Amino acid sequence: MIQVRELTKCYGGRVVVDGLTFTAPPGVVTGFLGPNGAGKSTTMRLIVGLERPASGTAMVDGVRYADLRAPLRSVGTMLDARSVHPGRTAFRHLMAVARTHGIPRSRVQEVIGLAGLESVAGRRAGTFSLGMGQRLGIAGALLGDPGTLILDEPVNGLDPDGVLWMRHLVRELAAEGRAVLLSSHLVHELALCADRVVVIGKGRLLADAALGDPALGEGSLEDAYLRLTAGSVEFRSGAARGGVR
Ligand SMILES: Nc1ncnc2c1ncn2[C@@H]1O[C@H](COP(=O)(O)OP(=O)(O)OP(=O)(O)O)[C@@H](O)[C@H]1O
Repeated sequence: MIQVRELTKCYGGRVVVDGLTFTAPPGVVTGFLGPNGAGKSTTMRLIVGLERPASGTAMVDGVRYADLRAPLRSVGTMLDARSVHPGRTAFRHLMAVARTHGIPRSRVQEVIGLAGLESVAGRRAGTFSLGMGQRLGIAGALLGDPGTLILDEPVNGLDPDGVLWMRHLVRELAAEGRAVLLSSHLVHELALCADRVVVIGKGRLLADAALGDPALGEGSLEDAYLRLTAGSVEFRSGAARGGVR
């Protein structure tokens, strides 16, 4: 379970996460939504201790990430699928991560199977396509069989088979009682795989509700998202502002 309380982060005096409070409970897929630059990745990085907050707290199972004794066994993360040594094979990469936690080779083989990477496990990660890299990132997140998963744009780059696989995977992970926090710009996809959504804009909480909750208003999740974020979009194209001329 993830508990974020009054979390604030500034870069160069600019507030990018602003008093954010939400929970990603166990047994639930929590979709994390917001326009470009809203602070989603920064929040995820704060949760796993890659950034220090100006104030507030972020806990996993009631413990700060830095204080977790075996972090991979508590929380699996995929924040940037490209953060893999390009010269290492997928298998060797996963083995190197597994060794830090005494995770056996058999579990490495298991997650390679879960991610559908058997046929390319011996290939160097640097030769992987975007989607293959995403699958490797998921395999790494699952290594420690964690109770909490934090996935930043996991569907990015996946082909339609991969999108379907990811949808089923996150549903299954939640059904097993895990807390899944998943960011995506694909609102339609989140409507299919999330139980609830946390929507942020300019670092602030705009909504925290179960899908179908009247708090999200009438219409689809996309309608709700567009309504909620209307005042928080920083990068709007000329066409969206009303024509290209
Ligand atoms: N290391 C950094 N130094 C300075 N500013 C940063 C840094 N990392 C992020 N930011 C800024 O913080 C804000 C939030 O960025 P963040 O990546 O968290 O947003 P996001 O919601 O994940 O966006 P996107 O959907 O585009 O990935 C942005 O304005 C970004 O430019």
